Amino acid sequence: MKLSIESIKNEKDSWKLADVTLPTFDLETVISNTKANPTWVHFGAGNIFRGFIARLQHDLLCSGKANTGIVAVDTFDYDIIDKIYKDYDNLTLLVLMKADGTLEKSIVASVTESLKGDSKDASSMNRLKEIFCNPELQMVSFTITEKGYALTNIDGNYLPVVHEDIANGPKNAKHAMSIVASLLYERYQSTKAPIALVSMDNCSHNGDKLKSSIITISKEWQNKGFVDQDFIAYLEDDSKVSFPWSMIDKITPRPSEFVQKHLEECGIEDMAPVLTSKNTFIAPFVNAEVTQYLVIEDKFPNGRPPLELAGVYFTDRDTVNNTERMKVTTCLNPLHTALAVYGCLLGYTSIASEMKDPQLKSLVEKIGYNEGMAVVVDPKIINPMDFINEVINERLPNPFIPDAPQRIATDTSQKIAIRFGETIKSYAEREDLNPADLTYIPLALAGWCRYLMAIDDEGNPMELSSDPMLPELTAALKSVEFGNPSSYKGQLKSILSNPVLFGINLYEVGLGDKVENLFLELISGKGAVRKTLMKYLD
Ligand SMILES: NC(=O)c1ccc[n+]([C@@H]2O[C@H](COP(=O)([O-])OP(=O)(O)OC[C@H]3O[C@@H](n4cnc5c(N)ncnc54)[C@H](O)[C@@H]3O)[C@@H](O)[C@H]2O)c1
Ligand SMILES: O=P(O)(O)OC[C@@H](O)[C@@H](O)[C@H](O)[C@H](O)CO
Repeated sequence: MKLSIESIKNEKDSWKLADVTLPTFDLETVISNTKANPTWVHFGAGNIFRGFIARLQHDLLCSGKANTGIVAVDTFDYDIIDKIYKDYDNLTLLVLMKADGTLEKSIVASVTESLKGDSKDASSMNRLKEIFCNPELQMVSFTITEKGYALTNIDGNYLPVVHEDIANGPKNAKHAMSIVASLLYERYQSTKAPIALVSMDNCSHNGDKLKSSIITISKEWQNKGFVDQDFIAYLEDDSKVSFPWSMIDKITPRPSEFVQKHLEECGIEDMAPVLTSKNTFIAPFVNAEVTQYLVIEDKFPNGRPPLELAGVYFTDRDTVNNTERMKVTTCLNPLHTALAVYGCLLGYTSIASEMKDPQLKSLVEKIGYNEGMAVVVDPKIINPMDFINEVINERLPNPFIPDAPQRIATDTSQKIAIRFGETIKSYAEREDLNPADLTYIPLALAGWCRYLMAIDDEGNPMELSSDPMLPELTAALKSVEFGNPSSYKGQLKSILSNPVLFGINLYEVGLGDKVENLFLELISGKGAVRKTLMKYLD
C-alpha cells in the first residue's frame, strides 16, 4: 500500500495489519474547512514540523477539538513540497521510537495544503496572499533553522538576497523574512486583523529574533517609500501582531534506513528518503523519539487552537525564557554540539554510541552538570535536574534513536552563540563566577575550531556538514597545518573575537587564549583529539 488519501480510505485493514494508526477525523471536511478559513500557516516544512507540530493539531482534529488543519509552506527548499508533500497527499507516516525498541506508527493528516513561498510560483504566492488576507488566520509558526532568520553575514553586513529584497520592495521577495513581511503587508492593507507569529526554532528569545528581522526589512522598505509608517506601527503593536517566544524539544533525527526497511517489510511502498538539492534529509516518514516538550508564551491576539489539550504548555514570557535557556543553553543543545564536533572528529555516526565513550560522556556531563547548571534559572514548570538527567541517562544513550553527530554539526556557526555564548555571558555577569575558570565549554569551542579543519583524528579528510559560514571559516584556517602547531600564527583570533559567532568577544572574557591553546593541543597530530580529551576528562 501507498501513503495516500485514497489508500487510507480504502485499505484500512492493510494499514491495521501493518500496525499503523489512521486519522479518525473526516479528512475531506477538514481540507475544505481549511481551504475556506485557514487558521494556521507553518513555514519550514521539515522533519520537526511533520514529526511534532503537525501531530499536535492532528490530535486536536482526532478528538474533535479543532476543525481546520495547517497550511505548510517552504520558502527555501521547494523539493520538500514537490517530493514529500505533493507526492504523498500531504500525509506523514510518523514513527516514534520507544526506549524498548518498539515502534509506534501513525499517519499524521493535519496538513491540508502545501505551498512554495516562491515569487516565481504565482499560484502559490496568490494563495498565500489570500490566506494572509483572511481575518480567520490566527497563527503563523516557523521551524526554518537558526539561519532562516539571519539577515547578515559573518561581518554583520546584509546578505546579497536581503540587499535585493530591500531594493525590490515587498513584491518578488525571496528571503523568508522578506516573504513573511510582504505577506503581513498584504494583511495590513486588507484587514489589519491581528495575528501571532511564533518561531519554534532553537534560538534564544526566538520571538524577538523573528520580530527584529521582520521589522528591519519593513523599516528598510519604509525608508525606500514602499510601505508607510502605519504598517510599522501595526507590526510593533503586540495587540495586533505578536511574536510569542517558545521552547521546543523533541529529538527528530534524519530518516533512518532501519525504519525505512521496517516500513517496507510492513508492505508500505515508496518509503525511500530524499536528499534535496538544498541538503535537507527527508522522507515520506519521520522518525523521532517519544519525549517532547513545547512551551509557548500565551500571546495570541487573534486566538489560537487549544493546543494545551495536546500537551503544550502556555505560559508567560519569563517562564518560556527560563525553559528555553535551560534546554538550549544548558541541558541539551550544548551537549549535542559538543558530541557533534567531537563525534565527527572521532569517526562516530551515532550519538547513542558516543554516549558509551567514557571521555565523551564525561565531557557532556561536565559541560552540563558542572558548568551549565551553575547559571540555570529553574523555570518551575520543568525541573532542570530532572530534565538533564533524562537527557544524559535516557535520551542521548537510547540506541533506538538513530541520531548522528553529522546532523547536529549542521549550521554550527549559527548555533554556537546560543548554545555556549549565553552561559559564558552569564558567568561574566555574575560577581561570584569568572568565565576564565571554564574548562569544558572552551574544550567544546576548540573542538569546533579543530572540526573546521575537515581532518579527522586519524588524519584523514572528513566531510563537513553544511553551514552557511563554512567558506569564510575554513578559509581563515587554511594555513593551519595538521600535525604542525608552529603553523598556527593566530589564524583563530578573528573567529574567536567575533561576537556574531560566540555572542561575545572571547578574548574580553579571558577565554580566547584558552581556546587557542586547546586548539594547539588538538591539532598536534594523529590521535591528538583523543589524547586531549583523555588529558582533561580522565
Ligand atoms: N530536528 C530536531 O530534533 C529539532 C528539535 C527541536 C527544534 N528543532 C528546530 O527546528 C529546526 C528545523 O529542524 P528540522 O529537523 O525540521 O530540520 P530539517 O532539515 O528537516 O528542515 C529544515 C527546514 O528549514 C527550512 N530552511 C532551512 N534553511 C532555511 C532558510 N535559510 N530559510 C528558510 N527556510 C529554511 C528548510 O527548507 C526545511 O523546511 C532546527 O534548526 C531547530 O531550530 C529541531
Ligand atoms: O535542530 P538544530 O540544527 O537546531 O540542532 C540540532 C540538534 O541539537 C537539535 O535538533 C536537537 O535534536 C533538538 O533541539 C532537540 O529538541
